[in-house]
Amino acid sequence: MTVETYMSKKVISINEEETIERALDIFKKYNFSYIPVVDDMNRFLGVVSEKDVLGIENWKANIKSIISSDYIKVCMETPKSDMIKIFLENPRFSIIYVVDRKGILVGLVTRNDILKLLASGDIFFNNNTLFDENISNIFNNPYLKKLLNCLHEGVIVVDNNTKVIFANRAYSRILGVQPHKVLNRFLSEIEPEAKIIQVLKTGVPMFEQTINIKSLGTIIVANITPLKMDEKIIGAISTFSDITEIISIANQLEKATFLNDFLAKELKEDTPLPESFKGIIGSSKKLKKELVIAARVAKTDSSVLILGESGTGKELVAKAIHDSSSRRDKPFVKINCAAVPDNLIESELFGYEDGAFTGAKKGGKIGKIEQADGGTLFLDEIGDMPLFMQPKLLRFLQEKEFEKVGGIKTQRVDVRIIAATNRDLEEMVKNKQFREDLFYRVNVFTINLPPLRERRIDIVSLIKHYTKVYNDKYEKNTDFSKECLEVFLKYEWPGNIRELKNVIEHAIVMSDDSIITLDKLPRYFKNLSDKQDEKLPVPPTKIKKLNDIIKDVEKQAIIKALDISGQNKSRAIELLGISRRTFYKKMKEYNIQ
Ligand SMILES: Nc1ncnc2c1ncn2[C@@H]1O[C@H](COP(=O)(O)OP(=O)(O)OP(=O)(O)O)[C@@H](O)[C@H]1O
Repeated sequence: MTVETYMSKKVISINEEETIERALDIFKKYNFSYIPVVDDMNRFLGVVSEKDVLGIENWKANIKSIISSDYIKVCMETPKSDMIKIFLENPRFSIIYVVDRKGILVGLVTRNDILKLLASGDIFFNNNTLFDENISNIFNNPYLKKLLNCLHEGVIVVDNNTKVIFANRAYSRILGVQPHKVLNRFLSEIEPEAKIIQVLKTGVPMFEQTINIKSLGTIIVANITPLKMDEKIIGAISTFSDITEIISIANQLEKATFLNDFLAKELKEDTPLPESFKGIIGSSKKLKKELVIAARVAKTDSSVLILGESGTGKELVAKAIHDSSSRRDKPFVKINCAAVPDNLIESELFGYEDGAFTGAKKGGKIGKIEQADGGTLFLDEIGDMPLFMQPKLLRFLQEKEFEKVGGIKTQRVDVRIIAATNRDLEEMVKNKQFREDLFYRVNVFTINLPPLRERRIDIVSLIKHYTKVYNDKYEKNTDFSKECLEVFLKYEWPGNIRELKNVIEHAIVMSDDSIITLDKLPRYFKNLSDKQDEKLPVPPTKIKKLNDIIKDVEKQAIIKALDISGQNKSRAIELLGISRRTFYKKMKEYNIQ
């Protein structure tokens, strides 16, 4: 049998005359890692990789200039067994390009196709040198083992006496059993009900078998195929995937879709909001729509993800959801994932046992998760959760169970999760900075808080609200001049409501008159030329240790940046050109409130 039967024709190739810009479009659209390049007769010339393309500065350049010769190509007539051998011997390639006798590109074969091919059984008994008639010898082949161990799917092979002659790494990952515990043992003894035994007996393959392994709480879907030699069954192979997570996500999605539809029907502009939402000011349609959803979701126990730029009210909405839920009498606990240093985040979340690490408090510590038992845990800035913590958090979200750092006892808690971020989580998932499974787990329900510049109508009510709040607080009776209101309405408010609130407080504190004029507003409200006198503070002339001088300057620079940005941290971070994590670290170090 030749390669042709196993070939996918879904190839998008580009001509050697095309530009790099076009290759980039294809990469973006189809998520490929390589694109074949052909000449004007469709003859295969080579491939370009996304990496090659990204490294090029001149995007208008010709694709011809970066064709790589680092690829594998076979002919349509190549026997399937040879192709398998090529894959086995070149583990870094995931694709083989297939051409016809004239060199014309006709399709491709992927590494995944190989698994299907192996599972089909007949391949082992072609007339070739790679495989042996003895089934044990076949699976002793180091290349074959390597390939099967690379697979995400679990693989187990038995001979006709049900003796296990091979189990790959994914087998033990999915089922939690080390291969050496099953190798050379008879399945008829250790698992007499196994479907693979039925396949051995009947010789009839079983496809897409869903098997619930209750003892592990794992659901797998398996394809089981008999391995035959001259019509005689000499063994069977089962390949399977863990679909527990997929099923649970599908269930959640179904629930969320149902809920979404339900909410969409209920969604009316005049829907009254619960009491706990009254502190959220704004009457724009954009905000109201999100608040109505939030109020409805509050009644359920679903996880909620609140998205929005810094200062748009994510925490305020999270608290309102908690306060109108059945958990309102239990704690609302917040953790800011960006503000906690990486090495402390696990113990902050899960707590630690006595003596868990040097410097640990005597008697141990209760983590945020335990503090929130019965109530709500607000995971602020979840996009900044370090990658190493993400699987641990995921496990907790799935099982509602955790162990303290340094502890062995598994604890169970009943906590509702509300997460928030101003980062683009979907993009982070694509860039492998945020785990996809965790993303789906927290993103059961999304509330999108619009920035203030997209709902300018709310600026007026917010000014009114906070003018009253700060007039009461500072026992004043001031109001903003028409000019002030005009600039407020024109301004982009990058720091959103937090910035607006700070500007109002600042102006009210600074003003002794009944009307607040433009000069009482922060400088950035005036034109840019005014900004030129903004200079970073100069270090004092008295001789201090260099380190102390640097610290002074850093502290002053942070205070200044916060001042210029109207206490908007994201903007201050941007101005300072440092990472969010460094910013929070320094704020803590210099005790800046
Ligand atoms: N709609 C609103 N009405 C009244 N006050 C609001 C509103 N939205 C936000 N605020 C106020 O603005 C400030 C910032 O809000 P909050 O901390 O909830 O924002 P956030 O989106 O969580 O910010 P960050 O992403 O920086 O943590 C708070 O003092 C909050 O009370």
